[in-house]
Parts: sequence; structure tokens; C-alpha cells
Amino acid sequence: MAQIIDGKAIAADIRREVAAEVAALSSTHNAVPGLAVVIVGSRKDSQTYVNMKRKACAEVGIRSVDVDLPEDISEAALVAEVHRLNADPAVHGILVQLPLPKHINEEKILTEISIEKDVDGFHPLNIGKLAMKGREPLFVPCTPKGCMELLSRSGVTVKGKRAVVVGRSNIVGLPVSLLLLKADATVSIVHSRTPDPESIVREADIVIAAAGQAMMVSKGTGSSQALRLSMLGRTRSMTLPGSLGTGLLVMWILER
Ligand SMILES: Nc1nc2c(c(=O)[nH]1)N[C@@H](CN(C=O)c1ccc(C(=O)N[C@@H](CCC(=O)O)C(=O)O)cc1)CN2
Repeated sequence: MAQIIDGKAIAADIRREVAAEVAALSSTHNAVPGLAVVIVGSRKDSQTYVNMKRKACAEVGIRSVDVDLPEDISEAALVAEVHRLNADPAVHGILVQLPLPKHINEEKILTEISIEKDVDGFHPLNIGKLAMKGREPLFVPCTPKGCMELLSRSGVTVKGKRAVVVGRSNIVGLPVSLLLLKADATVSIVHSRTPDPESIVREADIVIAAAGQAMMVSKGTGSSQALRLSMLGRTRSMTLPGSLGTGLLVMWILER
């Protein structure tokens, strides 16, 4: 039977480590890290994620700077807000929750965030450095980074493995592929235009499914597919999504 990676336990360990770092910063430098979490509009899912981020800040001692903006804010006013946060010395990181309303150019906003405060790692310079050999971004997108932490803290060696990523989004699929490549995996990306994705997934040692769309590989995706592989005796370990998300971000490591 497959071993389920206990993501909640690993997250609790990481939060304890971050809390200790924050406490050390505060006692040695009398400095409290500040994170601005910006939300535009009132999408229910975005509000849930933003609330989780703000709560997580409070739990580890990071000062959360809450910026809630109306759905009809103009692009120019949002840029001005980002510039204000860039200039605020008490704000060390800025997260602008995505997606933004349709009338706002997401690329423009992400480019305006100072790269030193771009904790999401979505600024084109940070993503560009992530893609380049011998360069390191200042920050890496958090869900891909989380996948890599789950692998390393579960004792999985990535070097030399065949990794298949299902999905090519800017937020998860693309950056996790780049991180796996940097960690010396041989990486394939399966997406909506890939013919016969199942044959590619079959060859994998590590599969990260982040497609945002069901039935992409074969009947059933995400957790149901992981469970099927587990029953076939090929899954060594896997993560299963919790109750909050779409159930489409799943990772599994296969037996050869
Ligand atoms: N500024 C940002 N905006 C958005 C990001 C982001 O990283 N930065 N990512 C998503 C929304 N999001 C966090 O904000 C997010 C959504 C879903 C998940 C995820 O892992 N979901 C799992 C279930 C996890 C669980 O319920 O425990 C799943 O769907 O299977 C992570 C992050 C868009 N906007």
C-alpha cells in the first residue's frame, strides 16, 4: 500500500521553523517582517486563500499588512498602491492575489512589484532567472516550492529521475517544471495539446498533476488517479489534496 505524504505535518514543521527565524530576527535586529497581502474584489476562493495567508502570518509572528481594494479599482490606482508598498520600509514582501479583474493587466501589475519584495516570485525577472542555468531568482513561487519541499522532506531524490508535470500554468506547472529541471530531473510537461499523455505519465518516476482540469490524462485525475496507481501497486508515496482546493494539485512518486 502507498504511503501518503503527510503534507499537514510537513507544513507544521515549516511553520515552526519560520516562527523561530522570525523570533530570532526580532530579538537580534529588533525587526519584524511585514507582508502586504493585496486582494482586489471579492472572489470567494481568493478571499479564502488570502485569509489563510494572513492567518499563517499571524501564527508565525509576521506582520500582515491587509490591503483590500474594490473590484472596480483602475489599473493606474492599483499600480500606485503597489508603488506605495514598494516604498514602505515596514513592508518586506508583497503578494497580489491572482486572478485580477479582467480590466487590469496582470503582467503590468506583477512587473511593478519591486523584485526585492516579490515574494510570489512572479516578476518576469525572477521567473527568467528561475529558467536560466547558473542564475538564481530572489524568490520562487510558493506552490512549486512546496512540491519540492514535500519531495525533499519525504526523502525523495529528484536527481536523475523522470518527472512528468501535468499542466503548464504560470503559477504551478511551468515553475515546478523549472525547479525539477534545476534539481537535475529529466522533465516532461503534459498539457491540453499533448497527444497520448497517458503514455508519457506511465514512464514517470515522479508525477505532479496541476492541471486545473479533470480527465486530462485518462479517466479521473488528481486524487482518483493517484489512488488507482496506488492500487496497481506502483505508487510509493503521494499527496492527496485537502478539503479546500480544487483537488487538482496532486503529486505521486512511482515504483519502478
Ligand atoms: N498571488 C498569488 N495568487 C495566486 C496563487 C499564488 O500562489 N499567489 N495561487 C493560486 C491560489 N492559491 C493561493 O493563493 C492556491 C490555490 C490552491 C492551492 C492548492 O494547493 N490546492 C490544492 C488543495 C490544497 C488544500 O486544500 O489543502 C488543490 O487544489 O488540490 C494552492 C494555492 C491562484 N492565485
